[in-house]
Amino acid sequence: TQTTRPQRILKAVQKNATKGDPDSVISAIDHYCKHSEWAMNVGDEKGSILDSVVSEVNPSTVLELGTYCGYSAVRIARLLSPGSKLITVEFNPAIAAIAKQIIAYAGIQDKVTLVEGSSGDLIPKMKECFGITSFDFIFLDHWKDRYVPDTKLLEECGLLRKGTVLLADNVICPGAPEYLKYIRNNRRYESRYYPAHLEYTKVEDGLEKSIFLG
Ligand SMILES: C[C@H](C[C@H]1O[C@@H](n2cnc3c(N)ncnc32)[C@H](O)[C@@H]1O)NC(=O)c1cc(-c2ccc(F)cc2)cc(O)c1O
Ligand SMILES: [Mg+2]
Repeated sequence: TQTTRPQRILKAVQKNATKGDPDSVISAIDHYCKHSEWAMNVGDEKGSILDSVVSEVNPSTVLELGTYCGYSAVRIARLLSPGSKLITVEFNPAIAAIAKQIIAYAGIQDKVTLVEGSSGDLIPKMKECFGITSFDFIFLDHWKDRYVPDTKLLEECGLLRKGTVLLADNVICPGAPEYLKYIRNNRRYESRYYPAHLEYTKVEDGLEKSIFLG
């Protein structure tokens, strides 16, 4: 019977990566997606930009929207200081089940809480369920038309603080034009665009980094 793409990515990790070694998990996924089949991980080029922003912020509390197979969750969590936490939200249960296994294989499961459900339902529950007062860093990588409503929801739920950094994937491809319009014309945010390419391709894409000014 036919396997799914996330299942094939997990198999590639189990075959080619070293258990407990996050960098080998990242390399195994990138190699598979470059040479076997494309998949919508943030990838190595944008992933290096993600790494540099995470290292600069050194966040204690991180929210990721749109886990997919856990590639960016592994990238982020491997850079977090002891005691820091990443909460990652994935809507699709079958995909979440794969992501859980990839995160565990990388050995960084103690830093990551994977929550199944939709961002719109879960963001209002972050304070009560996870004891979060505010997030230091947020990675937006879910449905591109949810970037604006979920950013507004994060504001309304008091989950942003002066200096919170938002980093949005795919602002060019598939594109998040409403998000760029919202965040770049909003005096409560200071934004900067990092040009790159769609993962594993030569197609233009990039990341938008925005600092909440309070
Ligand atoms: C949206 C997906 C990523 C995951 O997000 C979960 N999700 C959704 N909405 C919610 C929610 N509201 N709450 C929680 N999770 C949620 C979902 O189930 C996917 O697993 N990402 C993409 O679609 C994506 C697509 C492309 C892409 C680019 C060029 C092409 F020709 C084709 C595809 C590139 C990328 O880099 C992406 O990131
Ligand atoms: Mg993406």
